[in-house]
Amino acid sequence: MRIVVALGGNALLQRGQRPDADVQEANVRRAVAALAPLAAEHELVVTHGNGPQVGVLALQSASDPHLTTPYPFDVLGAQTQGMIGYWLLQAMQNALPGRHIAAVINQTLVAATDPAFDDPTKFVGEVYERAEAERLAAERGWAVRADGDGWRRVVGSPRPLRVVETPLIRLLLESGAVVVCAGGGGVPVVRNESGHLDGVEAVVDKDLTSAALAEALDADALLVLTDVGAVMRDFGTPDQAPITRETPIGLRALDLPKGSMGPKVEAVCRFVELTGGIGIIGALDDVSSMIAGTAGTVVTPSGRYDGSLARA
Ligand SMILES: Nc1ncnc2c1ncn2[C@@H]1O[C@H](COP(=O)(O)OP(=O)(O)O)[C@@H](O)[C@H]1O
Ligand SMILES: NC(=O)OP(=O)(O)O
Repeated sequence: MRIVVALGGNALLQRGQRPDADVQEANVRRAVAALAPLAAEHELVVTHGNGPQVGVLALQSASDPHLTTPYPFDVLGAQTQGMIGYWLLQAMQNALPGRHIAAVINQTLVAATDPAFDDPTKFVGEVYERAEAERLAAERGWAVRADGDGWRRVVGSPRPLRVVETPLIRLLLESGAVVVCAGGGGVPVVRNESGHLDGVEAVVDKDLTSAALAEALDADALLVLTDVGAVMRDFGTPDQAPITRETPIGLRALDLPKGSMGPKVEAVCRFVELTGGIGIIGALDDVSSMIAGTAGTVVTPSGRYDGSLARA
């Protein structure tokens, strides 16, 4: 089977953890230990988030006295693909000796006219108290929004249309390699009037890019891994309960936050609707049980799943 796995930002850096390399490398090793059994059995594409990391690099760039202009977010996104891609590449090579692993720097085509450029929603960087976030916003020209209990910087997040390097990723997969790509949703690019690609200031949602990629690669399943065991009904209330099986229509009926569970559900529903494949949302440590159908929220066209990954 061909599986696309989207690793949540929480898998790389949990809230409150310092963003040092050693902390993230340890998290990556834990994530890879969970993914290695999948890679042994299936064709595997691993995508990953970059929200916390791209925010750290943006702060560094903004305070570098040698730069006339801080690096734009497309460049910073590519930097995070290199850094996180390197960590994943090395951890996978160590966990899967003899298997080819490729980490692809890649671009994601977006529309220059996407209204999301003017309505920033993608959280980047660390979490601040409200007053501190508002001070930074005034001082640095940031947009900031509430993210759970805290406040964070937000940047524009246009809808991913297509991963530019999809044919290369397909070739690598067909050659037997595990492919790490679409980091940070892919570096956002637009096609200019001459037909050339140009980077744009934005951070794409990696779950939505993962869905577009999974569809384009004819994947059988899209797994979205995060820090909760399932999508919950009545989340955050005493009545909260995990949803174990659902149809896209059923899941879309929930009212979910835009910056966290919303895009994951949208990504999985879209993949299932467009391909008839299987989408699962759950916790990193439950990967094998999610595929077996004993953990996570499994989304299929019929809302049924027998644990075989084969389409009904
Ligand atoms: N209905 C829901 N069910 C489960 N989790 C939810 C729900 N609504 C919001 N969440 C939040 O979504 C978070 C996962 O999204 P996010 O923090 O963006 O993950 P990641 O960084 O792993 O991509 C969970 O930790 C949880 O706090
Ligand atoms: N680019 C992106 O979606 O990153 P996170 O998953 O870290 O938010």
